[in-house]
Amino acid sequence: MTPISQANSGVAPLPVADLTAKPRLVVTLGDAAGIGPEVVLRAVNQRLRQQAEITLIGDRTLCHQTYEQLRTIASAESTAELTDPDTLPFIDLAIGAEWNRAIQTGVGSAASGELSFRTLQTAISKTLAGEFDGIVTAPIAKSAWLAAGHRYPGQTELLAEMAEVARFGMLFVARSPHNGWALRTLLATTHIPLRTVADTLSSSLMTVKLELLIDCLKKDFGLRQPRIAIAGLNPHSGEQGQLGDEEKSWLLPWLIQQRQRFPQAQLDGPVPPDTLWVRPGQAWHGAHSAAHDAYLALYHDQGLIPVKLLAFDRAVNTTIGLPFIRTSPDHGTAFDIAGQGLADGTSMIAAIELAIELCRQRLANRH
Ligand SMILES: NC(=O)C1=CN([C@@H]2O[C@H](COP(=O)(O)OP(=O)(O)OC[C@H]3O[C@@H](n4cnc5c(N)ncnc54)[C@H](O)[C@@H]3O)[C@@H](O)[C@H]2O)C=CC1
Ligand SMILES: NCC(=O)COP(=O)(O)O
Repeated sequence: MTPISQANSGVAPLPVADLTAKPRLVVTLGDAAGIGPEVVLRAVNQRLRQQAEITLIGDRTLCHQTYEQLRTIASAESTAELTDPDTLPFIDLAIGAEWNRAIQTGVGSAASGELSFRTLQTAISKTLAGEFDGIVTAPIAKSAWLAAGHRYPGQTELLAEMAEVARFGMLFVARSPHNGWALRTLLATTHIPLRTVADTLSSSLMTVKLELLIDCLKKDFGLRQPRIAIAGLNPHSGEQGQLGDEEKSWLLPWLIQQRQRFPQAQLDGPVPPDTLWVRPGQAWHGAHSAAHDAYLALYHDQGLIPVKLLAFDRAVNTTIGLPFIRTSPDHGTAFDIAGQGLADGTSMIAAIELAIELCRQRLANRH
């Protein structure tokens, strides 16, 4: 139907977006030697396929082998969860019998790294070309990528590089099964050695991360007046310089400046890093009015230990700042349990659910 404002204007009508259209998601199988294929086959159930057009990408032969193997060993209840990959659209990146023979369940290798690298590369290219609205990635092993000659700290950096984005962030989102409260944790620094953290952190890096976070909370989660808690670096946030001076010398002055730049946001901190997680811990199980909308952690384990303690089975890693949606479960390749039918697909289900929610939100924002 022609929109009223354009009726008889003589101008070709703009296409009217179908806000009920299903998001088009491409789901990578990750490292074929790990639990990626298993959690994907557990996650892509009928319920999610009713909400999104889901396409798998990876080596089809290996995926089939995993499916058949799991059917023979898993319990009847666990087998019922598995989706036959033949029932889904599949982009087959067959890398050949020789490579496939080199991929051993439970062992990351150059061959498994090359396959998972090519898988993500192709998923990104196709998404940038407009074939998909978002990518959900199963876990890869960074060491397997390196063994295959691909030097990246993780999938995030390949996504950012191919999307030609310099400002991006690693945000973890976990919804409490008890009350629906969302724990959102952005990491200021990610995959770097602990000893380099203090020198890598700077007010300009923090400004980039805070801007990304505030923008994402508004656009993706509809939070226009977000309450954000920012972690300190040192024990007791430095105890006024006695236990480390980063808070006193630049973090607190930076925060005061940011409060002026973002008067609509409540920016608390630098919160002593141990007590920062008390309120989210309480909010996860009970009342959450005192908790913040998001937490800005300064380094990987400062943010991810609490996330994984509370929500290892359901937290989702999402890359913010990209021109498309990318989500991933919070767990890794779990080589120790690969091929045994023991992998829990809940975090992968949460990753697909969040991708659907974020795609819908982006579509709604555009119109
Ligand atoms: N998004 C990604 O691509 C991620 C990749 N990794 C990579 O994964 C590799 C292994 O990392 P780890 O630190 O060992 O962490 P991990 O998450 O793979 O495993 C930690 C422990 O949790 C268990 N576990 C993990 N996922 C599970 C699931 N879905 N169901 C049941 N048990 C599960 C494992 O058996 C293991 O005991 C590394 O190379 C790491 O870099 C780690 C996290 C995320
Ligand atoms: N600890 C998070 C993680 O390893 C995920 O990294 P990425 O592969 O999503 O960059």
